[in-house]
Amino acid sequence: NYFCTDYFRAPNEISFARSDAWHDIYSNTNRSPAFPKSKLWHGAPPGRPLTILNALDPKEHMRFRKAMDPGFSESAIRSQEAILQKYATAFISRLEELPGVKGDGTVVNIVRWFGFFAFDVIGDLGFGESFDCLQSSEFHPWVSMIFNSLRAATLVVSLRYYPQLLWLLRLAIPKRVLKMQVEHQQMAVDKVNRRLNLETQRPDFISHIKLDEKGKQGLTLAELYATASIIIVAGSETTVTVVSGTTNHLVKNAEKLAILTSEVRARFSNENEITLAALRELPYLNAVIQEGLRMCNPAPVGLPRIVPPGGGSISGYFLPENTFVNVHPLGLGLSPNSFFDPKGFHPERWLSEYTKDLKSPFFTDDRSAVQPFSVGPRACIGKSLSYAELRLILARLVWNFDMSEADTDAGKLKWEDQRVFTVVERKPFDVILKRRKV
Ligand code: HEM
Repeated sequence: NYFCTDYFRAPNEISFARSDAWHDIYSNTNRSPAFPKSKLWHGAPPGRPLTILNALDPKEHMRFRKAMDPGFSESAIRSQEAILQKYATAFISRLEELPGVKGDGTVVNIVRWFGFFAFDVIGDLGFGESFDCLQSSEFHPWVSMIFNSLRAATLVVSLRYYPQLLWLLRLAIPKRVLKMQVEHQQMAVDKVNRRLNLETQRPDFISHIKLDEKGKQGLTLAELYATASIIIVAGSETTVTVVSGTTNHLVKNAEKLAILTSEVRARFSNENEITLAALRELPYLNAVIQEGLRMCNPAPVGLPRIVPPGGGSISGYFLPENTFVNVHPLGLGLSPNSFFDPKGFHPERWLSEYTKDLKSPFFTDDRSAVQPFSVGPRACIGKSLSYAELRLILARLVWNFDMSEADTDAGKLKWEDQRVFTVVERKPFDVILKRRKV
């Protein structure tokens, strides 16, 4: 049974559905350092600069983290609040302009709009200029190509399992795609250069990054160009999936949506009061987000690592070197061994009145099983920003609009039915939005 075992395996690959496996695999512990990334999954393509994702050597990786961490700290995110609020305001204003939204309500593919918001934010924080998605109600061509390149990367890795078939790659990737890749790399270079030429101290990611052409204390320019593109991909795909999936569960659980809506509307007397600091203190909003992260992990099948020379132990199992291992976040997050009614959307399981109540069905839930940002030295750098975005966009949405299930094909989407190519292949998802009457 998929959800009842501790692990599932292929000949030299094993996925764990146990919460102790998180730290055994991904953290530096007294017993052993975090298991490394493998060349097969994460090796840098020949001739390309290192990035935070493909710096396999822990020392090189640490150099990236040291250079980048300050731009992603809690205090950096606080200083970026005006930028987040600006795009949240644009998001609400554009939705308000939709025909019918101020009357009986209108059907909206909300995934698309969350995408516009997240890409504009990350463009601005990453490059100093948004992608103008909200303004144009269109995805920038670069953004449209992101999922395709992630899918292509997943397929390329699959082919690397069969080195004798690698020649297929040359045939499988059309010239058009290769040309597009070059154009997009060039676009990132141009955008970073424009940002570096701005005489400004704006509080974005780039202003914190130290440049060092020797690649000792900071990043080289080539590494910065390549890393800026990574941030755009890692920072947008993920957040859009979580906020869209959470909304999917909310509209299908109208009573939970009603509690969230009441909490937000009761806490504030006008929209300007909805600040990041205030949102941190809303229990139900934060519980909704935790439950969304449990059920809608953007990389639900996990992050591969390799057992180091000499072998290593995970959850009490000793494994030989070169075994591919990972935690399977969805397998673990939806396991009845870890959660009461694991397929049900219950924000309550994160509220202290339930977690501390011996009689609550959620008392025995293993909340440490949910590690959507991973753990250890390579845990997500964008965790604080993600929480800020998720809280802000959900709160401002329910503050302004009454939301309900749409009776369209896209409105019936079951979030868990979507395919995964490392990340979830998001389908359109319709909701009905109606401007709140005050
Ligand atoms: C809900 C949203 C997000 C989730 C669930 C998420 C999840 C993750 C996970 C699980 C990892 C570890 C990857 C691995 O070990 O292979 C990771 C790494 C990373 N994430 Fe996120 N992420 C989110 C949002 C963001 C945002 C907003 C940014 C940037 C603006 C970001 C940037 C990164 C980067 C640069 C890494 C690589 C870190 C390293 O290797 O040291 N992520 N993320």
